[in-house]
Amino acid sequence: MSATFAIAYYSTYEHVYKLAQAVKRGADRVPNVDAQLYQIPETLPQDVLDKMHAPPKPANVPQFTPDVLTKVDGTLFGIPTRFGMMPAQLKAFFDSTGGQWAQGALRGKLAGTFFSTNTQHGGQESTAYVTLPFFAHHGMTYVPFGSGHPAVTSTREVIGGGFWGAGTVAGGDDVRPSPLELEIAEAQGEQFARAIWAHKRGEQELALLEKARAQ
Ligand SMILES: Cc1cc2nc3c(=O)[nH]c(=O)nc-3n(C[C@H](O)[C@H](O)[C@H](O)COP(=O)(O)O)c2cc1C
Repeated sequence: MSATFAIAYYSTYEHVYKLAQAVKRGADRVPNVDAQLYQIPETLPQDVLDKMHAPPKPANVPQFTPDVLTKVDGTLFGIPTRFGMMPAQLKAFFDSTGGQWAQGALRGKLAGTFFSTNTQHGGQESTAYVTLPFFAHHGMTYVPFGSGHPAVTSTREVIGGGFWGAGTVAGGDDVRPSPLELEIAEAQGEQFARAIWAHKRGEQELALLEKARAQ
């Protein structure tokens, strides 16, 4: 058996991209779980991105589509906060999944979140909350990170992330994500990959038991 794990992120200045890469490193520790990075499609015109001094997007990361979301066993969404909530790019993606909703195509699939804000209290938790109605309406199973790394409950260093998922406090310089924030993102990647595997295996065993009972 093998399972599939999408790491679907949106990133303007590459902080979330770097977290996404760390999530993949953690996921790759789990055998038979195939984790792939995907970019949530951009909605801003190039001239606006130029004014924002946004670097070019990585050419080797494919675009995330509703079809990919439907195909994979679970998805971790990497989300840079905008005014305490998700960016429009993510909402535009979510709003393109009406067909999946009508068919119940995402029911039972696993979903989780990780974040980036500029400041320590810039809204990572409120960004998590605003994703929950999407998961609820689709019947997806939200998998929080909990205290999946000891640093989540430590006060020794300013770090992004928490019980809702890994994160970075991006700030205005190039030192973030910090090594600890990357380590936490790896831990979330591994934890989510294990959850995907366990969920898929459990569903398969249940199907066999149901078949045996029906005979
Ligand atoms: C329009 C806009 C709104 C933003 N709102 C917030 C905010 O509410 N809180 C915050 O801490 N940072 C905010 N930021 C900063 C971004 O969250 C930060 O640049 C981003 O997380 C960096 O991730 P990236 O490098 O992957 O793009 C905002 C940025 C933009 C462009």
